[in-house]
Amino acid sequence: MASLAPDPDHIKPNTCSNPCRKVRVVAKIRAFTDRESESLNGDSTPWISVHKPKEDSSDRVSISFGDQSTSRKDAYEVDYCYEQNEDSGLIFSREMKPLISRVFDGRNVSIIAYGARGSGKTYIINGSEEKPGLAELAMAEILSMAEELGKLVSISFYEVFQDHVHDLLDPKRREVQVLEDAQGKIKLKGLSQVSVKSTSEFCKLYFGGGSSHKSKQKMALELPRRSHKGLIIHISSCDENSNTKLVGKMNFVDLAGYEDARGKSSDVLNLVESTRINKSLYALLNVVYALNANESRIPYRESKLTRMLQDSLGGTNHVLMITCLSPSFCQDTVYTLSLASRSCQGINRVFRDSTKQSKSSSKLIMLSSLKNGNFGTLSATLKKQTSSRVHFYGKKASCMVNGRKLFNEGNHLINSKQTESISDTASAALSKCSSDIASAMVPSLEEEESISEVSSVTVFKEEETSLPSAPRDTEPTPIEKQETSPAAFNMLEPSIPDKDVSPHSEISDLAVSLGDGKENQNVVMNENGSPPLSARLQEISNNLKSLYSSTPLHVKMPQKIDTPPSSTQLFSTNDYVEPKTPVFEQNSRINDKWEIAKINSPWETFNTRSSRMKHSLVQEYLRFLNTASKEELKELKGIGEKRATYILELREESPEPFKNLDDLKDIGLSAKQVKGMMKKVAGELFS
Ligand SMILES: Nc1ncnc2c1ncn2[C@@H]1O[C@H](COP(=O)(O)OP(=O)(O)OP(=O)(O)O)[C@@H](O)[C@H]1O
Repeated sequence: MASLAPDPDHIKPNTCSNPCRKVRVVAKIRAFTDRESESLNGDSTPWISVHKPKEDSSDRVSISFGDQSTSRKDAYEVDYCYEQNEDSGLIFSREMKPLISRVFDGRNVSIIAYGARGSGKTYIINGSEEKPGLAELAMAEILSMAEELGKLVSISFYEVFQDHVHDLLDPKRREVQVLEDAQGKIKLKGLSQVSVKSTSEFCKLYFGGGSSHKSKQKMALELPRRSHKGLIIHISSCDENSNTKLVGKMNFVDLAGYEDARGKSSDVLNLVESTRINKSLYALLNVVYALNANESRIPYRESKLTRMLQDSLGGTNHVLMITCLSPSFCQDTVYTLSLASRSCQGINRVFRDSTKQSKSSSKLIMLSSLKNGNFGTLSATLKKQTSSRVHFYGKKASCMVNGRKLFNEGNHLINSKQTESISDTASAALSKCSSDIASAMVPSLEEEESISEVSSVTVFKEEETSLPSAPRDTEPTPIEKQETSPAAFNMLEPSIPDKDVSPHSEISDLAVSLGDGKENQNVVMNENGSPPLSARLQEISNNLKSLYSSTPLHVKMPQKIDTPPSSTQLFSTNDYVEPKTPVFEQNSRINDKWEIAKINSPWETFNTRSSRMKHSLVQEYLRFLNTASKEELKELKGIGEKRATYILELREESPEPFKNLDDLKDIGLSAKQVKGMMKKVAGELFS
């Protein structure tokens, strides 16, 4: 089969400037779109300057923004940079062709397109009608080699949307389960794998109906949502008995675009979506950083995507990260390049250079934006950027030196800042809900911020804390336990000692917290500034008391906000207590659930309320486990140091690990224990 790539005989393959590094990081400046070219009006002054070392030098390429005369020390370094006139064919020949033979040798190869929104990630992988993208070029080459070597080729295509994986080759887009077997091998349960024999067959499957550019657009239109998309090309061998065995695979990952949505959008959903996406991008960059720094622990468990790619990223596998850059002024492009550059540097170097870069990038952006007339938005951006960096280097220097979670702080900053904006919008929405209960239950901003701050610090300390029975990144762990068959996969059963978990001890502890509140007089705020647990519980207790004592018609129902759960938890339905309608009420013809209280007997009314209260308390308990800091968790009797550490680990995997009482099994607590405890707490309220 003929290769679609330009004749590469004269093209020298690029090699990594530092062979110890596992992930090669290159940049690609996108060509101008027709619209951009028109709006340039003949002004061809480039916004991005690329400083390439002399040929045959192992030096890296440096990229700067704004004024071309800017000195090289102000630039961001990457392994190489492909400029606007250098197309996918060249990138394929120089970067990917040498890697394809490795797949046939049993290695896994991953090509990851990363960058700001609209920076050309999809284009580089999918191409256009005139120019095939990297995926099509690679497929042609792989099919040709497979034919020669008698191997089989098949593909899978998936999407990671809000931490859920969906099979894009399945018309029903069924969800895929990410599992890990007892040997630590990742299994993508439910992901189709379709055999491919020609590039036209591939294009039909991948672009959904044909190989034309139109159909590529169509696929994009079908899935307008922002998500990570992954193509896997599997190469297998077949023995005499027709048993197939995987030889190697090539992953293409078209990441969702990075966007700092603060100030750009007041749409809460958009902010929440951006936060989620950025969080998963930081998770991936943390993995890239840890791989390049040769760290012993790679934080694969930070996101679903890194978990899925786990078996293709480390070891002797090859990873090429293409950082796509927008050719015209884009603050997000500067930021994504700065992260990419940092992810491929050594620990000490990151620390030193990044400090410089924080100043220089501000200077450069200033120059550039003056030139582009973007002065209005710039000062705010710069202020944010500068304060972020100051915060980062001031507070987290030790973490940087440890070389762990390079981008966690960025994540935290984005989260907390976004939380701020989300909270503003949310408070506007919530102001409509004048319910006493809602306002009592929505945590204050300071509290949310302090919680996120503490969690990030705790994460840094994770290595120091040991929980022998809890799973680590290097140990086999089931990822989605609900789908895990105990025979096939290890169930996660932490052997946490039960000595201090008796329901009685928990009851008494909570009862004290909810009791007369005397101990609160002696308790000052936690060091992170959040109110102590007992204060929080006391507040809940007071609100529940007032709920109980008020006549039903005095309590306004909180307006339900139809928002997906966010990583910030602000819009979790657990954030306010919505009294639930008991089953018998649902069958009733009376629509107003509060009316029921007026017509039932006092005993029925009492029963209805008490079940609501129990439910509210349970929900609050779960919310507490999902959001509290380690110190706060430890305050709950029955949790202790080990359980608190383990709960934080679970929260790293999923932002809200405790959705119902059954989830408490993961930490060795039974639903019965917690229900009993809450019943006792409710009893204490009226004793
Ligand atoms: N090399 C190129 N030549 C011409 N047009 C290009 C090129 N690269 C990208 N484009 C155009 O730029 C626009 C943005 O590109 P693309 O959709 O690939 O960005 P993206 O980074 O995938 O965006 P998102 O983050 O929203 O997914 C598209 O209209 C695309 O056709």
